[in-house]
Amino acid sequence: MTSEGMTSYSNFGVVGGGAWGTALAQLLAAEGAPVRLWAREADVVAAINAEHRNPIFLPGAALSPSLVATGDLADLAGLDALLVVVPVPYLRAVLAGLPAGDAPLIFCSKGMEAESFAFPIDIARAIFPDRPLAVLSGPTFANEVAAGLPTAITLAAADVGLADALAQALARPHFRPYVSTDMIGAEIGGAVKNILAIACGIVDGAGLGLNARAALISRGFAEMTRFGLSRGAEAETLAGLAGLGDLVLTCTSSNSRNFALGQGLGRGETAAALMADRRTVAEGAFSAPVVAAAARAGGIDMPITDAVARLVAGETGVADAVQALLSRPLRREGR
Ligand SMILES: NC(=O)c1ccc[n+]([C@@H]2O[C@H](COP(=O)([O-])OP(=O)(O)OC[C@H]3O[C@@H](n4cnc5c(N)ncnc54)[C@H](O)[C@@H]3O)[C@@H](O)[C@H]2O)c1
Ligand SMILES: O=P(O)(O)OC[C@H](O)CO
Repeated sequence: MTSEGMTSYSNFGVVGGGAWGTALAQLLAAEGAPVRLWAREADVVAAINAEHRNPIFLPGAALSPSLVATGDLADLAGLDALLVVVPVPYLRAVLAGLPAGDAPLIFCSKGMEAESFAFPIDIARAIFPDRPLAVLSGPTFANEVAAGLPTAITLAAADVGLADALAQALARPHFRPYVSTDMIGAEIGGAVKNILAIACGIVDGAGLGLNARAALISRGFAEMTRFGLSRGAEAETLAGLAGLGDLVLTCTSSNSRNFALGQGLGRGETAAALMADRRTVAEGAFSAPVVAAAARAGGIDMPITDAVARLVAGETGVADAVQALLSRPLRREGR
């Protein structure tokens, strides 16, 4: 406890050694604090411990020697809090292997699980009904956070005291969490922006121009808002860092894997070819069919998301998808 009575968290673990898990671990370990990171790949564990680098997922970043990697989830027992940074399709299996405990779990992945239509928090609640949960999401390219560039992010937990304490523990001079109690809003913002980043990449790759991209960002945000509000998200969260902020970041930069995947699709390459043999994720490709199906089931109109899902599945081509979007009946802007 701090002098103000707030619980303090100092010993962090990170579940997942991809780009974002490694960057968050480095953020926390930069000043020499001990951080333990679980990575699935033996070559990632070996490189972090021997060379203080993660050449597979975060090349170029020098890591602190106080960041120690392990391939055994049991080594995360007894820590104060765990940041969970596993792509959503693999999340349930990894969570099932976590050691028991009551340390808060902070979810940093951006997606929705196939078939269950579950977000990370829903998956976690089913496995750990009594564990404190939080969501960390926003416009955050991993390489920039690892390099210490200024970044702001949403930290949401149902218990505002927990959110405040975690924000305090994670904040650094260049890393600024904004507190919220709207976990579902933060999760929906991150999951839907990945899909819209693919759409904007497609527009870029197909040479459809900047007007079209601005239209997609704006109408995509309307889709995110409709879907979010239908699931209990707050409009303020969707208009904040985890929603609009991240949408703007990833819809305007080929540093985004989702945008880059879209660029390839826009140039006429297939999703299968673009995703073959890659070790990194473009989560929007996983989530697009899931969010599209969830929206259909809930009667929510998400034509851009639906088009991305069909393009990724190879069910339509870029020209036909654009034509279908442009030929929709005219409507009032607020709908
Ligand atoms: N990279 C970023 O800048 C960034 C920023 C914010 C959020 N995110 C989100 O963080 C999550 C992780 O992305 P990333 O960029 O760290 O990953 P990454 O693309 O760098 O690496 C892929 C990750 O997937 C894991 N993986 C692959 N197959 C797996 C399996 N069968 N079981 C378990 N894990 C498996 C790998 O171990 C690796 O950690 C995603 O939801 C992403 O949207 C990423
Ligand atoms: O590279 P992307 O498209 O997965 O985006 C990374 C982060 O989500 C940006 O906030």
